[in-house]
Amino acid sequence: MLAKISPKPLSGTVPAISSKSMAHRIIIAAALANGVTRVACDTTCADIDATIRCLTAIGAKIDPIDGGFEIHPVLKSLEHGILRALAGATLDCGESGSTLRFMLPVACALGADATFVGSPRLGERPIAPLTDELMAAGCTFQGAAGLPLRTSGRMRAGRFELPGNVSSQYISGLLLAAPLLDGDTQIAVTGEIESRPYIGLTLAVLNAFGVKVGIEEGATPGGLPLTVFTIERQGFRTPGAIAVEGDWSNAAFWLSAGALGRHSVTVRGVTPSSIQGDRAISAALMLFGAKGQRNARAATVRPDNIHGIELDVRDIPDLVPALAAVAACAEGTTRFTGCSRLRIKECDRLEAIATELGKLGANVRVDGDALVIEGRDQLDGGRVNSRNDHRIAMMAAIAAVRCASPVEIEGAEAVNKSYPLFFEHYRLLGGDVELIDK
Ligand SMILES: O=C(O)C1=C[C@@H](OP(=O)(O)O)[C@@H](O)[C@H](O)C1
Ligand SMILES: C=C(OP(=O)(O)O)C(=O)O
Repeated sequence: MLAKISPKPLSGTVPAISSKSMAHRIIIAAALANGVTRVACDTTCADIDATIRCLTAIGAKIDPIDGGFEIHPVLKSLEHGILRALAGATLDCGESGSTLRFMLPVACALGADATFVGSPRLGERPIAPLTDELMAAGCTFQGAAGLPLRTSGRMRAGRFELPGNVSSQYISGLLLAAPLLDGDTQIAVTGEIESRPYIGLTLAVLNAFGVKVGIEEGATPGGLPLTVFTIERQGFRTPGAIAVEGDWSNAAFWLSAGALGRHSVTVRGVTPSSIQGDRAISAALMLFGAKGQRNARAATVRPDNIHGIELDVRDIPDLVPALAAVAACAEGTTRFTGCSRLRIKECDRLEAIATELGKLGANVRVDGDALVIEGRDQLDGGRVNSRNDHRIAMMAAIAAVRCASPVEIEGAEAVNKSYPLFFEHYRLLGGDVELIDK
């Protein structure tokens, strides 16, 4: 699909969609719980659907209800031996890194012999630090590098060791699986943990399902930071009903459009007290010089003179595309440091930001693990390629606000990964988008 956008400032209010990161965790915990859970989740997307599909493949029953889902857990099926009958299940993770990295340890902890499949790009994203640990715990994997990946054997409890700087999703996956194991589990993470707020999300969801996790911070004999999570065998207790929060990671695109345009933009349904790390978008936009306000239910950003900043993005990788569009139009130089993990997302997002924003006339370069952007008052416009990455498509769409001529986005359907309503909401804010099926 080609999206043709005529430059126009966006303004007004848009509703937040449901947080994809929260939804993955809540739906998985509910599927492992001791009873039925009603999950309030207004919107879904390809990635959330992938997690639902995988849980259904191993015996959960997930029924859509008004405003969300009713989840009948896998473990009820287990009691009836259904899981054994499902040996040989296929878990299709689509494009979703979170689904693969969370469901792989969960399936191994349940002892489900399963085949994981997914998109070619998902098969290229690193998984070895996780599979190595699962193999050391008694699981076997068949399949060449990447996907499909066939698991067998049940994972044993014990000590797992992971690096802190590849993907926090490995740690979240092991945390979700650990309560199911026969014994005590320690997850030792060496080095500074990047994307750390996402682990906070996992711990919050575990807590909501009654799972207790001990955390100890220390150092390795070599002086590196060492974080050890300790989890005993325990059940997931359903809270009965639970709501998925509004999504800050995608709200970031609208708030950034507010900073780039001529009028204020409000996202209704995001909470400033959220534990989603990407709520940091508000503070980052203020750092650029934009103005804004937040209340318990909404965030607003209005434009002002924006100038370049220095920002370490290790904990907020998903905000970088939106922030890069802002930096492209901020006076002076912006330097985002700690960008290395952007190379292993839906595409090499670091290179894609530089190349695709560059096609619109922005002055962006990659400098090692940093992204350096010299701002211009106005961009030119032009044709970009989403690289099948939702956040690259959304970045180009909001950059159009400051372009002199139209922006065309090839592969615009990539937004479906996290935000199928994106272009509808773009129009809600007054944007002029034509979508052409190709
Ligand atoms: O746990 C999560 O929900 C996520 C963690 C982050 O990945 P990394 O930990 O690999 O950086 C983030 O980029 C991803 O979109 C979602
Ligand atoms: C990287 C992302 O997701 P995942 O890792 O779950 O594919 C994302 O949503 O930007």
